[in-house]
Amino acid sequence: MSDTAPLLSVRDLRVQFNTDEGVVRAVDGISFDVAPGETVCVVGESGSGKTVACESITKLIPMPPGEIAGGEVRFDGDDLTDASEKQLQSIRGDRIAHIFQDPQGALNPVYPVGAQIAEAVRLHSDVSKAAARDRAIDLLDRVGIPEATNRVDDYPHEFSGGMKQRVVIAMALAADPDLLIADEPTTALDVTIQSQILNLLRDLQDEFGMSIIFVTHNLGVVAEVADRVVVMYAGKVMETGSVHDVFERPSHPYTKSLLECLPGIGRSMEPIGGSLPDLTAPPEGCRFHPRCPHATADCRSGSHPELLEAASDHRAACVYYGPGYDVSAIRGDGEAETRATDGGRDDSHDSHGDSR
Ligand SMILES: Nc1ncnc2c1ncn2[C@@H]1O[C@H](COP(=O)(O)OP(=O)(O)OP(=O)(O)O)[C@@H](O)[C@H]1O
Ligand code: NI
Repeated sequence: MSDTAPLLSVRDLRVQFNTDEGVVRAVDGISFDVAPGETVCVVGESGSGKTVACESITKLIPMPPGEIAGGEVRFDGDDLTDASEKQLQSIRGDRIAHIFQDPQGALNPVYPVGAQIAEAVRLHSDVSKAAARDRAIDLLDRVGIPEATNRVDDYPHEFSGGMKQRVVIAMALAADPDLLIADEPTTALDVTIQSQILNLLRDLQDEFGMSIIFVTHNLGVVAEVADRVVVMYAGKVMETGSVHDVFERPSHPYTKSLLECLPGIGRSMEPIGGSLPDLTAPPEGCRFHPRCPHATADCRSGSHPELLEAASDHRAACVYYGPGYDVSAIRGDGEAETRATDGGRDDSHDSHGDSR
């Protein structure tokens, strides 16, 4: 990981929804960092809390029923959980941009797209209307809208789904944000367009130098865009590490199962057996234990495991990385995997040396 201070630092964030059915603990004590210029992918099955986590950063979740029940969201040093709505509005328009799955909601149907982008430009910087319009054309061109000069006065409905999502990206970039939060921005699009949009985001990141949080449940997309990965399950972070390490050596049984569901990489294409726990009454111990083939008595009681070091800069919330466990039991296939930094616990094997 880089030595620079993180741009975003989420610490023990807890977000709940107070509903008639009970308290839904959608995000239950998660921590992760995003470094400047880095792309962090948040992955996990549907309902694992990815969207709630991301929308809580700038408090976009509906409150009530939502409530930030604890923790910190430090952005460039300030704790956003303490920020006023006015401060948050200015941060959302200026420094943290969100892109959602459905581009429709981000665009106002009654205004031409260029006018909407120009308005976003003017919110961010003190420029003339004419200069803002020129910038809008430039941004439309940058995101790959052909003949941007002729399309600037078109209305959202005149664009196809993929082109509309590009317009939304142009709008998000209008403020030259430090952090772009993209929540499944391509799942509604066909595969070719998805991959064009992903390439576009990568190019734009090189050019604009922003950090990106990318939410997806598609591990193929993760492999394509991520620097680092945060794997979520039932409101918890199960594993985090570089995209290389997580794909090469998935360390949590949950991540392993997710990867085995991925066509072409895993052996089986079966979905993970069982279903997500009821978040109003999650299981004791590890949240994943009812679905985990390796669960022991320790996994079934007490609190959810802490994130433990599986290798250097690679952590997993699994008791097998604690004292008294043989980690090869969850690696499978007799792989002689070990923790690179392990200082000679009795369950460790000879290090085969990290190839990186
Ligand atoms: N407004 C709400 N009221 C009650 N529960 C909610 C609300 N919004 C989200 N939740 C619950 O929070 C949990 C996490 O939802 P979230 O949308 O973050 O999942 P996700 O990981 O983004 O899933 P997906 O991949 O389907 O987008 C779910 O159990 C969901 O039902
Ligand atoms: Ni979601």
